[in-house]
Amino acid sequence: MTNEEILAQYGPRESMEYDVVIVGGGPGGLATAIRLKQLAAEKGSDVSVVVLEKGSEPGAHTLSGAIMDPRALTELIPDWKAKGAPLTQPVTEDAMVFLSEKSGLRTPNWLLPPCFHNEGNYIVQLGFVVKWLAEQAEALGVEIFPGFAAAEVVYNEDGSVKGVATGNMGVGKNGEPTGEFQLGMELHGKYTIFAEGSRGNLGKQLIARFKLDEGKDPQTYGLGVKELWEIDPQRHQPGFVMHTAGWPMNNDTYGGAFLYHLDDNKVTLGFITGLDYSNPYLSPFEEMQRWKTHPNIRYYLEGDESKGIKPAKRIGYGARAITAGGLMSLPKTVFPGGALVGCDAGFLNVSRIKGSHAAIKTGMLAAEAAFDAIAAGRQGDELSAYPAAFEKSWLYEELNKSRNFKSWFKKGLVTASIMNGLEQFVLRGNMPWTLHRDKPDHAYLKPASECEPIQYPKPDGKLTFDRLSSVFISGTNHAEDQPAHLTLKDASVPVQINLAKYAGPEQRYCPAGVYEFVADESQGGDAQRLQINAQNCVHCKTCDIKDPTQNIVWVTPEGGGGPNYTGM
Ligand SMILES: Cc1cc2nc3c(=O)[nH]c(=O)nc-3n(C[C@H](O)[C@H](O)[C@H](O)COP(=O)(O)OP(=O)(O)OC[C@H]3O[C@@H](n4cnc5c(N)ncnc54)[C@H](O)[C@@H]3O)c2cc1C
Ligand code: SF4
Repeated sequence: MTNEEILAQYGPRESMEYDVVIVGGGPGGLATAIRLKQLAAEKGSDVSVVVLEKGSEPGAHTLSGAIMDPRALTELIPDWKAKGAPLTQPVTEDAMVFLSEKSGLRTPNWLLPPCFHNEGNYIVQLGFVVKWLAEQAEALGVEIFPGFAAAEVVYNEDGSVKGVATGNMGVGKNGEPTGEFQLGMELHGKYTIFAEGSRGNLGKQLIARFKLDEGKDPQTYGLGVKELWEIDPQRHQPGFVMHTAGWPMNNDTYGGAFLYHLDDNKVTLGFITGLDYSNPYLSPFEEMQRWKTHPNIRYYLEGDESKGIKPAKRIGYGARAITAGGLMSLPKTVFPGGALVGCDAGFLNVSRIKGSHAAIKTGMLAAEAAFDAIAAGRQGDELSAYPAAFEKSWLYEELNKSRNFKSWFKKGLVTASIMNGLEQFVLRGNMPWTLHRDKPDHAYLKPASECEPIQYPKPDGKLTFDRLSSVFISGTNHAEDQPAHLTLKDASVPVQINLAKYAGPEQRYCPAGVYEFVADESQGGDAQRLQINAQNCVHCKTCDIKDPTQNIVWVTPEGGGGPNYTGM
């Protein structure tokens, strides 16, 4: 049954009314909620606020680096330290290392541009920060519904956004309601704020419907594949931050890595691959595994019996897209009845690989605009005060300085290093020129016949791993009996185009092994078909971004499904 048929038979849906509905309980959504309640308390009024979060609890779907710039958090909750925020490990040292296959060259610190400096910042497990923000929001009276995915935008008759509807629960794989069927519910707001993070499912629909990206550069993304390790105390340098560029990426492919020493002998490490790569044989997951075998990285993870150093233990795995287009790709952030904040809009500063401070700041600005509008008796119109305040903010200034950063990488690592050095170090972000991009990431993929296959080393199960054992430790799960949330516009495209022309890139770019080409027994011979192991999906959104024909569409599965990250 289609959703329309279900609604015709079981509807209408029940609804709940709020002043502000927020979709997504990450840093952006929770900052919006907290700021709204703070303003109401300051003015002696009340504002009803609800946050929908598709993860089983706040933080369960959060995956980040992360080094956190506390500037926006301090504006939101000045006494965050006294309130026990989990920002406990200040950065003590920064290193930027250019890797060749066997060695690494550390850039002298005096040559590092300001965007690579992290004095005053903290190494955090963003999932824990999100959990703490959710506690602060609840203490102020925000209603948080974890395990509820907003599956659909609901519109007023005049076309403005009325709110959202949660997905139906208990629909079987075949689309028919089961014995546990429960119709979704509508949440209506005077304003609805979308804070779904990178490549938000509803945000994407709103951008298309209201043409919010008209006149902007196409958005561009990276895929971050990350692990959390517990290492031997002898190799642990709390607060030490290392970024690497170069190997294993070639000069033409954007990619870089991070390794941050948390407290408690933990390190968080990961590799970010620009999703504008062109070789369909590239596998971001395997690039990350290969990167760990570099002498500068394995040093922290391997044991050394002669020195009494124990091998490190991998305790977490996950992956997530980041929105990297910056100011040039930033869509209009408001539309009648709502706004986009954080990475749903694309506020991440790619030169600093930081977006959590931007998500908090933009959540606050949207909240201030919504609060004033509601206090003035308005609803359902455009919150134009929000983008106006953004343009006057420190965040705009910060993003403007790094507006060309990722675009330089389309000219190769060497040119990008020189030009970004010139822009960030010599000109301090005050460059008179602006670079533009003209096509989306998926359009950069070349036919396999024009590219070299890449041979990746086999995993050893100690330092390097396969996808399935990795997904296992992400705690990912989806109720089996539900319609696939990875939908195909045309079921013939994966074999006839993706496999035939691009050698099936989805089996390589998916970091969770969701897509597999297997023998098609119904056809016999060498025929193949695409098998979609949807239950493994870690919600990174890469397939929605990189599928060469944009045939794969990610839609929200039942709430509560997906990864169950702990402090990622
Ligand atoms: C590998 C990697 C490294 C990074 N490193 C850093 C770093 O060092 N420093 C830094 O500051 N930033 C870093 N970032 C970026 C940072 O994580 C993001 O900028 C930040 O998390 C954005 O916050 P957000 O609230 O906009 O979105 P998110 O944190 O993505 O939160 C969105 C929330 O919305 C929920 N959601 C989505 N859709 C729905 C729906 N339809 N219904 C209900 N809930 C929904 C999601 O489950 C999620 O909890 C990194 C990102 C990655 C991937
Ligand atoms: S199926 Fe898509 S969203 Fe899910 S893990 Fe794979 S690439 Fe990411």
